[in-house]
Amino acid sequence: MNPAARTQAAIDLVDAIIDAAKSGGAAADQVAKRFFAARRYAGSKDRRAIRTLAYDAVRRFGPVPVSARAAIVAMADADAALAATFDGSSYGPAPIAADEPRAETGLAPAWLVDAFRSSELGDADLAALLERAPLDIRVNRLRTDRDAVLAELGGEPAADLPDAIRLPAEAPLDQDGVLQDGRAEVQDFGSQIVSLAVGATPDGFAIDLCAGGGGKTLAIAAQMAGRGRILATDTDRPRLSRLAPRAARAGVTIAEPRLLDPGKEAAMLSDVAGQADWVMVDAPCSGTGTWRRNPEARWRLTPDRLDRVVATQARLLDVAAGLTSPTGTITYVVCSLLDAEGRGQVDAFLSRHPDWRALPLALPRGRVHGRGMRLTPASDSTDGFFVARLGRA
Ligand SMILES: C[S@@+](CC[C@H](N)C(=O)[O-])C[C@H]1O[C@@H](n2cnc3c(N)ncnc32)[C@H](O)[C@@H]1O
Repeated sequence: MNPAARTQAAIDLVDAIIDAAKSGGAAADQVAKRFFAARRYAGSKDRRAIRTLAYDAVRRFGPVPVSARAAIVAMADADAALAATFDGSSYGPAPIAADEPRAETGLAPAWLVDAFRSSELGDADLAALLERAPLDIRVNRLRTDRDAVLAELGGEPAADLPDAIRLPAEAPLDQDGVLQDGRAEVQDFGSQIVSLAVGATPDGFAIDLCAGGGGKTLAIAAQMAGRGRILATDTDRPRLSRLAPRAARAGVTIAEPRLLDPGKEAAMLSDVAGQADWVMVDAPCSGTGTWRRNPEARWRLTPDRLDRVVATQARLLDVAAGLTSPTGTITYVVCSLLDAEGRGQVDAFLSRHPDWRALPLALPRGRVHGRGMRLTPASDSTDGFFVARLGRA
């Protein structure tokens, strides 16, 4: 493919990402996968160039661009080499007209930037939300130890996290390697830190209420040295179904998946009401803390979607309160930096439940924020998280 054809392909890919974001469709990575599967003629260098240009465009434009062409034309205004590819050749984009629309650059739609500012995020925090994310792994101590994995994969061990390694972004994820046989899991340092907040110990009973594919379930199982019981629940069947094979690979035998119907969580967990030592609520959220990985997620979020997710979080916290034993704790986590989902959510829970209080947290990274702690890409080199630990007063 010549440079002009690559530019047109990047425009087509960004259009597909915009369409998916607007219609609540697949994430950008999935869209890109399908896009290239349908274009086998694109070689690996073509794919890399197209992907880089498309993702640069997604990162650069906060408000949803009117079109991908408007986004890439705006980039071409400051990049002569890119502008030269708008040459009207058979597979290339049409020449740029002086008066054609340009997309608006920026971090995010204005309402979201306002919400970040009132959540006490400064310019450096905001800029770091869209940097490229590193590739982090958690070594599964049920299977191996960190030195053995370092010897095999290389990478930088985290000084403050016993099982964490940061790999070079371009690290080959070998099909037969430690990531495929359960000796390690891809997991951001932030996810590893918030899992530590649970403070689980062997032989107890944990409920991972929003377990998804089980990333944190497996981290909690390792804390429990593989002994005790973890009930891993979720309302999303495809996600939850990934847990069993992952647990088998990881040598985790104590995780028991249970699919829930939305709105009926408490009824479907009545057999374990009041019994859990630890309830993890890794709640569904806007995901503003993971934009480094899914920059197009900010095109999906609307005030309405945010309100809906905030209502679900509040409901799940109430469900969690009914599941804990009298001495049990709730660990509430969101991968978002908006106070409506973090600090505000915990304040609201504590006013609904005056018999509960926030417990102190001792985590290797993060700063106190309201009655919990916050981790940010800028300060902690992690995805963005809010975490709080709650117990009965
Ligand atoms: C942040 S993700 C969890 C990620 C997972 N804990 C991990 O570490 O990989 C939030 C999860 O909440 C689930 N969820 C949404 N509504 C729910 C509900 N009413 N009850 C339980 N889980 C729910 C979603 O399906 C999603 O898997």
